[in-house]
Amino acid sequence: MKVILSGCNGKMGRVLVKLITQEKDIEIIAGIDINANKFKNPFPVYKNACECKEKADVIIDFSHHSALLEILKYSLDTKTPLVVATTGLSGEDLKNLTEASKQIPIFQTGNMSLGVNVLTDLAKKAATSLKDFDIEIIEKHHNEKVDAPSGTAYLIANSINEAFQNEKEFIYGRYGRSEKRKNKEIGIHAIRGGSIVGEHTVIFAGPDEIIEIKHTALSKDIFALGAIKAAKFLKSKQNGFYNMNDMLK
Ligand SMILES: NC(=O)C1=CN([C@@H]2O[C@H](COP(=O)(O)OP(=O)(O)OC[C@H]3O[C@@H](n4cnc5c(N)ncnc54)[C@H](OP(=O)(O)O)[C@@H]3O)[C@@H](O)[C@H]2O)C=CC1
Ligand SMILES: O=C(O)C1=N[C@H](C(=O)O)C[C@H](O)C1
Repeated sequence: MKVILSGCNGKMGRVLVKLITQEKDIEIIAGIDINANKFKNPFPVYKNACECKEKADVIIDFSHHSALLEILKYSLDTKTPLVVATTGLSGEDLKNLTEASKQIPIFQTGNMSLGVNVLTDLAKKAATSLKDFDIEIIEKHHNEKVDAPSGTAYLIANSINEAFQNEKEFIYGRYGRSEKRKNKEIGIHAIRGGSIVGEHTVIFAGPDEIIEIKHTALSKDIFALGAIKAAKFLKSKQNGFYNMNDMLK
């Protein structure tokens, strides 16, 4: 399987280059990165998707949300399936991806790990039984992460909100002196520091009892391996918008 890797010179990009080199049935034929010359790669690297001359079976994107439209245009023009792992996507970005998925297969998730997707299911299940509990999500990441809250925090919050017919309101951080917490809120809090790979905790706080569900990523390899699996899954799929639930079914 031939892959174009967008964000190939970033932190996740380097992990993917390392892991794909160890696999037999997959190769990177081109990269896209605004920092095209940062590393010596055994494949050509372009600054923009529009400069890319190669044609691959799948594109994997771990770059920056501002690069999405160009990558999507390249995918549509060349009819190449697209795996989007980049976070910080806007509502408009997600609309564009959904629309484009009528013409090409698209896979998008804020977290490529198995564990977080199990946590997301558990949290939704817990929410259906703990309707009156207060729900807060805390996410922790390294100090180089540009978007907050994390894509995973949104993934978890949206999944919990489905259990409430999307009636919950997301509150980001808390500050002030005169407002009590309302039950219709889901609090989302971002911590940034050091080299934390990724930690997500969902707290269900009720009268006199608390449940916490937590996932800790110990290495970026879990995200890269998930993305490779998603690329293999997507290669032979019909047009459509896929996520981890489709792959893990
Ligand atoms: N879904 C998942 O499971 C996971 C998702 N992620 C997400 O993947 C993305 C990348 O993460 P990470 O590797 O840590 O970030 P990095 O910043 O280390 O890497 C991103 C790379 O893309 C480059 N880049 C920035 N803007 C553009 C652009 N417009 N066009 C092309 N390349 C660009 C960056 O260059 P420069 O350094 O100059 O900005 C950098 O080389 C983030 O959105 C992150 O949240 C990360 C881990 C798991
Ligand atoms: O930027 C990261 O590092 C990560 N980003 C993803 C997110 O925003 O949730 C996934 C993972 O937690 C690592």
